[in-house]
Amino acid sequence: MTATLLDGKATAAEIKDELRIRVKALAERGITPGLGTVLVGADPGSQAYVNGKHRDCAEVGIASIRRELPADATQQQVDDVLAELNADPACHGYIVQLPLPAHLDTQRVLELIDPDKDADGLHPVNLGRLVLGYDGPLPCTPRGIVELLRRHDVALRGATVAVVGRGNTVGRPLGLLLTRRSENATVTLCHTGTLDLASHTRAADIVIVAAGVPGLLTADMINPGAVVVDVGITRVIGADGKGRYTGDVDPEVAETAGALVPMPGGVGPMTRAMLLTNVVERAERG
Ligand SMILES: Nc1nc2c(c(=O)[nH]1)N[C@@H](CN(C=O)c1ccc(C(=O)N[C@@H](CCC(=O)O)C(=O)O)cc1)CN2
Repeated sequence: MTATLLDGKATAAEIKDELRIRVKALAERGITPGLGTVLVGADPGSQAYVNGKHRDCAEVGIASIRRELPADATQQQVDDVLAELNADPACHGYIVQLPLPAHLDTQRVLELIDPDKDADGLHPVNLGRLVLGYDGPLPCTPRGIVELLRRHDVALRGATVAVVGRGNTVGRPLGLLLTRRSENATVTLCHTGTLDLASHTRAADIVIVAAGVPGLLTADMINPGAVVVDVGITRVIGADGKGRYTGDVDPEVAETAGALVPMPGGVGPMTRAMLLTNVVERAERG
């Protein structure tokens, strides 16, 4: 391996240390930040992610508010839980774990979250604020990627960035974030309709892959020395019959890239750290 690994786990640990200090300062003002989670169903992956979020809360001193509904919960039951969290003064921000069971209306659910309590930054009002360059909670994965690159001195100003994937949680908001005046990167947003994907990734200083296609980015598709960020996390069943997670970046990319944000240990821990950050910021605003 020639690429320098940009360690999201270690950086997330640093951020949690910083948050612990901010949470103590809030305690002196009589404020305990509270994060709510809404989990519908018993998908083991989603359960593990929600458990992780509450472990993180305990580590930094954020209060946890858990709401769990069965997989066959009605839309009305979900709506009622959101109304309850919107009205709860102890809950500074909350998330609805995605994906939701297919019978529920995800767009409606995201729109029912009070935009001021939207810890994931996925409410249309907050995505609109991002489009317009106004302040608001930022989506956790894009924010985590920018923060990880910043803390490792990867220059964004003037850099050309190929983002692969146009989803609403990562690719699309990431393109908006990177092109803000404060970041000033030049972004090409690639997607399944892009012709000759490799011509775009080869031309980029930084390649960020959030397509959900295991091994999509291969070593011949990058400029030697490029910075590569693997956002993919797909559960696959190995030859041994056991499930494991795999990223969008082929392992051989590490021989050609200058720096690599790996999966695991890269974007995932940063996503979790940014969720905590969004809640603490909301509590600090009062
Ligand atoms: N409401 C939301 N739902 C979902 C989001 C989200 O940001 N908000 N993102 C994903 C799941 N997710 C957080 O919810 C998440 C996924 C993975 C990781 C992570 O740390 N992964 C590890 C590797 C996997 C593992 O070992 O378990 C890593 O990258 O090192 C954190 C959060 C979909 N749903």
